[in-house]
Amino acid sequence: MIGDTTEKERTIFDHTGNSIKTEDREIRILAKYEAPLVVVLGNVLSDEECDELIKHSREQLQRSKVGGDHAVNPIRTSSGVFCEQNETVVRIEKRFSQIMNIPIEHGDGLQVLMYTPGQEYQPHHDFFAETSRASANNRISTLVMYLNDVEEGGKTTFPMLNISVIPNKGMAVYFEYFYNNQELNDFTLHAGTPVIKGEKWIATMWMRRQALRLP
Ligand SMILES: O=C(O)CCC(=O)C(=O)O
Ligand SMILES: [Fe+2]
Repeated sequence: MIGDTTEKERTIFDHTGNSIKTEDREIRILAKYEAPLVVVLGNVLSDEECDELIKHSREQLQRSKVGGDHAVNPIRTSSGVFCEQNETVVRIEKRFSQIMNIPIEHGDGLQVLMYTPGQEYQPHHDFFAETSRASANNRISTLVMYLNDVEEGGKTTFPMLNISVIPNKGMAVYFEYFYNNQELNDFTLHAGTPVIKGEKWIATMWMRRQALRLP
C-alpha cells in the first residue's frame, strides 16, 4: 500500500467480479491495481466502433488543420479533436458513463487523439492544478480507449506505479484520482510513450466532479 492510508478509501468505480454489464455490452475486467485504482478493461468497443471513430476523427482532424490554431505543445505532440455528437458517439458516451459510474453530463466530451511516430504525451496528471481556474470543477477520473493496435511503442505508462498498458484495439484503461489522500491522486501520473512504428489512435473521456452540461 502506498502512503499512510490505514482505511481503504472509497472509489467511484464500484464494479466487482470479472465483468461490467452496460445497457448494450459486457465489458471484461482484465487487471486491477488497487490504490490508486487503475483498471484494464477488454471488449469496451467493437472493431466497427473503433474504425468509425477513427474515420470521423480523421476527417475532422484534416478540416481543423486548415486555418486552425497550430500552437505547439511540447508536452503533448499528438493531434486531437472533440467528437461531434452523432449516433455512435452518443451510444459510446452512454456506455462509458456506465463504466465510469458518473452521469455523462459530467464528461468533457469524447476526445480522439492521434499520434504518429515520434509523438508522445509526456508524464502528466489529468486533474488541474489547484491554482488553475479549471480546478473549481476538477476532473476526477479518466477512461482511455485504444482504437487500434500500435505496431510499436505508444504504451500508456504510470511511472510511479511501474505499470505499462499496451494499446490493443477495443481495450481501455480506467483510473481515478478523487481520493482524500492527495498522495494517491499524485500517483496517477501517466504518459503516452513515443510511438515508434505505425499510428496510435485513442479516445479519452475525462469526468468532472460536477456536471458541465445539462441532461
Ligand atoms: O496516449 C496515452 O496513452 C495517454 C493519453 C492521456 O494521458 C490522456 O488522454 O489524458
Ligand atoms: Fe492523461
